[in-house]
This record gives sequence, C-alpha cells and structure tokens, in this order.
Amino acid sequence: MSTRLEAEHLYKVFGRRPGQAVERLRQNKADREELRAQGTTAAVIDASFTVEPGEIFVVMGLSGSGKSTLLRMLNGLSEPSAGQVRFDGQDLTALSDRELREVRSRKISMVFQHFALFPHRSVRENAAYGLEVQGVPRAERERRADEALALCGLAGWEKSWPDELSGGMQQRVGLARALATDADLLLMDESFSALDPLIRRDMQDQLVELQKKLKKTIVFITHDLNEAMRLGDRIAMMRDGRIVQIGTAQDILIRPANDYVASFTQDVDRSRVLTAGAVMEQEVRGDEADCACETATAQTPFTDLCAMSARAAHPVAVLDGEGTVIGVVPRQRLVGFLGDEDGAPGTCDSPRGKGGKVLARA
Ligand SMILES: Nc1ncnc2c1ncn2[C@@H]1O[C@H](COP(=O)(O)OP(=O)(O)OP(=O)(O)O)[C@@H](O)[C@H]1O
Repeated sequence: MSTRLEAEHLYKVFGRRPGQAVERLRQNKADREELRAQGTTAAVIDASFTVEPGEIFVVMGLSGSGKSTLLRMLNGLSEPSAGQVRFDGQDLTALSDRELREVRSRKISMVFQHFALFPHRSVRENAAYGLEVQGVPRAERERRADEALALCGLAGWEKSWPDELSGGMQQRVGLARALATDADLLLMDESFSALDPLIRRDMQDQLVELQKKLKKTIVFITHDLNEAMRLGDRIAMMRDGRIVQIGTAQDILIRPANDYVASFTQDVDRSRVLTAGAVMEQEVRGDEADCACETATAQTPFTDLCAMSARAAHPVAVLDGEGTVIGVVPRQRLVGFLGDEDGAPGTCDSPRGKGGKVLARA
C-alpha cells in the first residue's frame, strides 16, 4: 500500500524573510515567541507525517496552533516556506499553477465549517457544482450528485432549495458535493463545528459509516478532542505550530507524549475509547482460552469487556483472528484503566480477619 499524502519537514512562516526564520528555527536559534516579538509568525514548524489510503487522519489543536495553515499547504493553496507535500508521490510544491489547479479540482475536495451553498440553486445543483466546474456533462453530473446525496441521507431532497434544509442537512449537501467529484482526498476543515451537538455527533457517525464504504483518504481538522477520537484512525496533536504527537486515540490516551497532551485527555471518557487491545496484559501462556468462557478480540470495546469480565470467573482471554491468545484482561486491570492506573495491585498489610480492619460494605 503506497502512501497517499506525505508532508515532509513542512514550515510556514508569515512575515518578513521567512527563509531566514526557518533556518533559525531549524538550528534552534529562535523559538516561536522570539520570532513573534519580531513580527514574524511561525504558523507551522517542521511538520512531518504520512496519510495512508482509506485513513481518517485528524489534526487536532487549539485555535492558532496552525491547523488551517497546515491544511492549506496540503492542497497547495498555500506555498510552504520550506519542506514538501507529496500527493500520490507527486510533489505538489513543484507543480505549475495550472497543474496544481487540475489536481485540486479532480483529486482533492474541501469541506468547510460554513459550507457556502448557492441559495438560488437546487440541492442537486449544489451537490453537482464540483462536477460542473470540471466540465462533466449535465446528465452525468446530476446522476453522480444524486448518488452522493443518497449516500449522505438526502435522497428525496434533490429538488429542494438550500433554505428548506436544516443546518445539518446543508452541511451534508457540502459533504455530498465533495463526494460527488470522486476526489481521492477529502480535506475537512472544522466541517462539523458549527452544528448543534446532537447533529454534530450524528454527522460524525455518518462520516465513519460512509468511510467504511467509500474508503477515501481524509484529513479532518478539529479543535475538539472527543471529535478527533471518534473520527480519527490516527490523530496529530498540534501545539504552537508543531505536531507534538501522532497516534491512535488509544495511544494518545494511554501514552500521552507530554503533560500538554495529557491535560487534553483528562476529560475524555476512557470507557468510550479504550478497547481490549489497549488494556490487555500481553504476557500469556497460550492456554488461557482452554475453556468454554467468552473471549474478546483486540477490538472489543471497554464496556463490553467489563460485562464479560463480570460474567467470567477468571481473566478474559483476548484472541486474534486465528484464535491465538494475544492477551488477557484481569478485572483489576479494567478498574485500573478507568482510574488511569495501569500498575500492579499493591499488598494489604492488614488482611481481613487478622488486623481487625473494618471493610466497607455497600
Ligand atoms: N495569512 C496570515 N498572515 C499572518 N499570520 C497568519 C496568517 N494565517 C494564519 N496566521 C497565523 O498563523 C497562526 C496559525 O493560524 P491557523 O489559522 O493556521 O491556526 P488554527 O489552528 O487553524 O486556528 P483556528 O482554529 O482559530 O482556525 C496564527 O497565529 C495566525 O494568526
């Protein structure tokens, strides 16, 4: 499987003499604050990552951390001050303006936070807009627009006007427009941030479902860690222009790269993110599943695992696709992970009955 999108040591500096600022950053001769004091903004600093075909790669960070600037370099709208962006192996930074426009119109689609639908065009015409720009004949573009609208749950609304649709539905028209073009790469910039929380969640679920069928390559920008964790196969955490960690939701939750990332994850409901693969002990004998008890897979959600553990008389065995035991989950460990404690249990110096310690009862 070849990498679809690749960013290599990307920098974007706004202000005077960006090349010089990049060199100072590279050589650790200046940091972002010093540059800012001199009127130069280092919006993106040394960003490197790859996005694989079919992956949802989320870029998450607070306002001003450089997410949008990074995204604009990925689709060639903004020229990097240094570094490269490769799309299907092609260096976007080396393309002429015409070649770049061609790649952008055929292979890359953007979905923004406030999707500007044309008010005097029908939902179908709005969804077909990207194809119209590409010069696709009317009959074909309408067919493809209708297909994309159906995928986004808007079948039957093709002839409606945008103002007849709710905010969530309008946003889905935006998504349908992006999907109708057959673009390989979807760049989604805070695409759901303007929606009410319930509709936003619904859109997140729909995107995950759609992605199972379409297997596009998606870069999704958000400042909401819960959204990042729901959507992202991997998440890049940005702070002050730098990517400080790239990993799965579980990596970020269990092994935060630093205190900054850890502080973000404090409010995350671990039981919704963790799976058996993340919490299991990997030291196994191999015979832990030699009974008729229920077993888990690495993907078994944490809450299901708790229920299995409550029913089992011993640790739950975790099996791979071939039925080999790859880990075990003792009940103690489940409780520990909920409380952010994955160490071994301590010993009690006053065991029941000996020291007369009073044990609390419900
Ligand atoms: N055209 C520009 N000229 C000068 N500075 C800019 C420009 N665009 C962005 N910046 C600065 O670069 C930094 C990163 O901005 P960017 O918009 O990429 O962050 P962001 O994480 O997307 O923030 P938000 O979530 O608020 O959109 C900010 O300090 C911003 O002020």
